[in-house]
Amino acid sequence: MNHTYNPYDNVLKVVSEAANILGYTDSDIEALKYPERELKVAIPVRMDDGSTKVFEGYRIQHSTSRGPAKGGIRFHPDVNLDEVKALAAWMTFKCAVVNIPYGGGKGGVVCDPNKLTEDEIRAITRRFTAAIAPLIGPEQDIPAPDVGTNAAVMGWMMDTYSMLKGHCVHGVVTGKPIELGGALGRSEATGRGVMFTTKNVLKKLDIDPKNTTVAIQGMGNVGSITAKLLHREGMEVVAVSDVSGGIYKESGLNIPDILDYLSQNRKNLLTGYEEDGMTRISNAELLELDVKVLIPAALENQINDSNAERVRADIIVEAANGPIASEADDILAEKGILVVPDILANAGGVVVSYFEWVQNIQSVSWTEETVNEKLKNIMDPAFEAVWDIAHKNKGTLRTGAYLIAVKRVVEAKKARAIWP
Ligand SMILES: NC(=O)C1=CN([C@@H]2O[C@H](COP(=O)(O)OP(=O)(O)OC[C@H]3O[C@@H](n4cnc5c(N)ncnc54)[C@H](OP(=O)(O)O)[C@@H]3O)[C@@H](O)[C@H]2O)C=CC1
Ligand SMILES: O=C(O)CCC(=O)C(=O)O
Repeated sequence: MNHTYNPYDNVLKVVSEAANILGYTDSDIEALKYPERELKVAIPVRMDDGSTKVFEGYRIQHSTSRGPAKGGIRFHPDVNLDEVKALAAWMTFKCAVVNIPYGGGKGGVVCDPNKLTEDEIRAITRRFTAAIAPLIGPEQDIPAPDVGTNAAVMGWMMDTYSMLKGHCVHGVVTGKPIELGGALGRSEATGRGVMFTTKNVLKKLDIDPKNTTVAIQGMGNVGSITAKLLHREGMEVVAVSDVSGGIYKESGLNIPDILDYLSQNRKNLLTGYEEDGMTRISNAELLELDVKVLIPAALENQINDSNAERVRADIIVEAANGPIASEADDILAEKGILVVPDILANAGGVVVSYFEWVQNIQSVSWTEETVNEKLKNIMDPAFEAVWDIAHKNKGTLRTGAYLIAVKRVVEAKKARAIWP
């Protein structure tokens, strides 16, 4: 691992590069370097053993120029200020690249949900929601699930916020349980968007998806749905992993079996899974497998200057946020590896969150088919636009995505005359 990694610096670097190409001055993009609001909170919780623990939490709004801040809540031991700032900024550019009317925000609590009971997670969620309540709301900042959180956590957030307001506020969070106004299709949306994106890039390169080999790091919400849908499309998912390590089978893993196992053994992780012909590998080994498509779907900074030279995939689709550190981008480009950037590849989640919010505001509910079709109708043209601009500029797809996104954000700021 590179020890100087700062994800927020990574965001600023790519934004500056795009702004230069677009001909913006330093003044045009100065405001983008500073999150609009940063809130740090302390969350005291009575643990199941009777002791009191105080957890640290954050909610950061990077930008509200194009609409309310939007972005998930992460529960993970490594959550820190620079990470949440970066995740919030990535949301700003993600919402811009798919052109939905949001800015970017993100939140997190430093905790390890794998080591907490459900009661403890609920207590953290309620206290955290109360602490960030002054910032959030359907018109100003709308949280959603991210690493370590899920629909249940969103349900508790919605309930806590509604208690404070004295009435039911469905639109304060997205990714909720369906019974509370959650959108059909939201739980699968990020993985579905990754699937659309993977198919789009294979089509551009004239590669038949059938039997295309894929390795996926992370088997949480995003990784597991991606694995399910790519397997269904006929691709050969040869390796998957979670925090406990990975498994590999040259002829392709039995993905339905693995998903079935994980749904029943969440806490045992992949370490307990067995299949004929599979071998155990580390997360580091998974990233270096000789596959057509590599899909990091866990955390940031997985591919950096310490391992980029050894990556052998032809294509990397960034399902996670920030899995490739910026210094590795250049190494991968020199090796001819095509990278589909996070702000495009994993935008399916926030797009369907937007659909959920729209439905909540209008008190209507769309079918899952409608949601999936509308998602495709946003993801496919966004991919085309990024592909075209990247090729016109003879740059990477990441630069292409930021050319579109930075322009939309800066022009919104200019139109509002945000600079007095
Ligand atoms: N949820 C969403 O809608 C969206 C998520 N994303 C991004 O996708 C990524 C995954 O999020 P999501 O699937 O929601 O999160 P989950 O918490 O559901 O899953 C995370 C997965 O990563 C694994 N993991 C955690 N730490 C490591 C590690 N050090 N090495 C390898 N694997 C690890 C976890 O393992 P274990 O289960 O064993 O803990 C789990 O399988 C994140 O970058 C997130 O920001 C992006 C867009 C939307
Ligand atoms: O659904 C959302 O609002 C945001 C999901 C998210 O956190 C992300 O895209 O990284």
